[in-house]
Amino acid sequence: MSAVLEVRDLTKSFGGLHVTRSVNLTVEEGERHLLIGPNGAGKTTLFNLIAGDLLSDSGSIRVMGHEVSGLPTAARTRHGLARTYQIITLFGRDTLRHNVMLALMGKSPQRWRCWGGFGRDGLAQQALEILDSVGLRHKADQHLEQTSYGEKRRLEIAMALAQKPRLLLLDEPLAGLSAEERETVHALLASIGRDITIVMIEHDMEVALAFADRITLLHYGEVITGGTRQQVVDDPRTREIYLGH
Ligand SMILES: Nc1ncnc2c1ncn2[C@@H]1O[C@H](COP(=O)(O)OP(=O)(O)OP(=O)(O)O)[C@@H](O)[C@H]1O
Repeated sequence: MSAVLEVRDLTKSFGGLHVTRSVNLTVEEGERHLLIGPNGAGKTTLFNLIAGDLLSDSGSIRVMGHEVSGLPTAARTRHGLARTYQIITLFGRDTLRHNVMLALMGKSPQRWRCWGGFGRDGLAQQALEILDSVGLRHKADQHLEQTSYGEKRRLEIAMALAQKPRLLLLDEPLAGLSAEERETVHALLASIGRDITIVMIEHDMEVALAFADRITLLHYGEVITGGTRQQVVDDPRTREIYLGH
């Protein structure tokens, strides 16, 4: 196995607030890695730094062996990185199919000619296949506003998968879902092949623990402990800082 993600001595402050404190994190190929920590621990900030939505103050981020810490988001996508957000960021007035096509355009070398002839048809067909893979083909021409929250979450994951990532960052994919929707999204996540490495932030510990191979616990921007699921769950600091509260 080799590392798909290597974060070294990563730091970020907002004014005087140190939200990422010399963070080190290694995620191996195919791994399901869970980031946990209390509210405000810096989990989403770490995702933002890895994905390029924020720039770090110092430190290194390597994706598939490439240093990406100075690169814009689009360039990181080309190195195989995709993410979803804690708050859904889709185009509400557009159809599901069109949303996926927009995600595909981000990746496709045809993006400049996709609105004419073959390019557009090809993308539309690909979008249908992607919607099919997350059980939403029958809703392809529905406006996003008309779909349920759980369907939006599935669409968001489909859009990230459309970019054919090697590394997928999922920010609380189960947040706000009903028990039934959680099961559907959980099944979708479980169906993603090990050719895609996943780092996930999730507060639903039952699902998250079932999913994770390895866990990292953050607190006040610092890595407190990390290791296999069992090691981290058995670590008294996990109970004290996270599970017990
Ligand atoms: N753009 C920003 N400007 C200033 N402070 C910020 C900014 N973004 C995040 N913070 C602060 O950084 C800290 C870490 O926030 P972050 O959202 O990364 O935590 P989190 O672990 O993801 O929390 P949660 O579980 O509640 O989503 C918090 O104190 C937050 O208020």
